[in-house]
Amino acid sequence: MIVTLTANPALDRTIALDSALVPGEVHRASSAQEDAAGKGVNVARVLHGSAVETLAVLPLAADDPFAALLDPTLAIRAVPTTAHARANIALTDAAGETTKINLAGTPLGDDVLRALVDAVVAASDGADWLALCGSLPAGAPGDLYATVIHAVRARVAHPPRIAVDATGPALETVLAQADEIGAVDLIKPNEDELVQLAVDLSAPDVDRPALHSRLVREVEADPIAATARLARELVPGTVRAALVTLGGDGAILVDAHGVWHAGIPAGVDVLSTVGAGDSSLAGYLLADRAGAAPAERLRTAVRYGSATAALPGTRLATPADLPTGDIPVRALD
Ligand SMILES: O=P(O)(O)OC[C@@]1(O)O[C@H](CO)[C@@H](O)[C@@H]1O
Repeated sequence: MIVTLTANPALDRTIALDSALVPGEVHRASSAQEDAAGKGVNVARVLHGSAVETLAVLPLAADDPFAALLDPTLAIRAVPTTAHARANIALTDAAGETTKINLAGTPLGDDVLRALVDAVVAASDGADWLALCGSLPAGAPGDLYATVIHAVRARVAHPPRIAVDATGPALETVLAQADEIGAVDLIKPNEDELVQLAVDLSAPDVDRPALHSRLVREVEADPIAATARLARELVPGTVRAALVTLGGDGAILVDAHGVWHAGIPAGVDVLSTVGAGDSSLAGYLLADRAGAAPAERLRTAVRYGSATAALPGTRLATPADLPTGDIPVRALD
């Protein structure tokens, strides 16, 4: 069983253009779609589509149109709230570019936040993994995920391994509090998020804008080596493993035993990158649950991420969508 938490779910509205997106111009949409989404919901949707037992925990109002868009066969634990999920916009153009506009989301009351933590604790006992995914709702304490991790590890008899896919304070506090709450088992940043994390965790006397510019230049020059270097600074002391997604450059996996890089399969036409990172995380988790070795976990992550990138809107990969082409994986020094 894999439990996911989506503290800030999103009704994803995707508008497909058959021309290039030009700021300031009028465009005609070639199609539009809506999906009940948000990072943890997406991870659960992919797992469910691959017949892996999963439970998605999220705040959900009874009258929210989001509910009607959810697959009724997806197991969810809905924490009652009056706040509707935000509507996030994605514009996808003919060149395969995705432009995303994410809203902050309606604030949740302290009672709802407490109920979310309790729901995750109740769902987690005996689970293989708990994945804490996405941004926090507006006004929520920045250390909400650290609070969840502490509660799960303190109150659950058989706590699951924990993956975090988040940015900013939600992620930084989890890592900064590793001494008190323990190291998390997996983080899944992309290259920009990993750079930002390195900056956020740097010593107070560091010139942060200068560090940020230098790291961005290093990642642009050699994404694989530079992100491997940054991830190695965190693994295995602060986090046990890092799956870093690199878009067209594939992904790397760093754990206590090594570093691996996977390229992307040939012949994938990118339609919408929305949900590709969530699908990579789901692929990694389902391969891990099946007992796969690190290289195969990484390969499965890239296979799921690439498959989702070839689908429109926030449609997510199922086994039938997976590319069959070779995904080369090599160990890095
Ligand atoms: O604002 P967040 O929570 O960071 O991201 C939300 C979001 O962009 O993540 C998913 C794709 O990963 C989408 O379904 C959703 O709109």
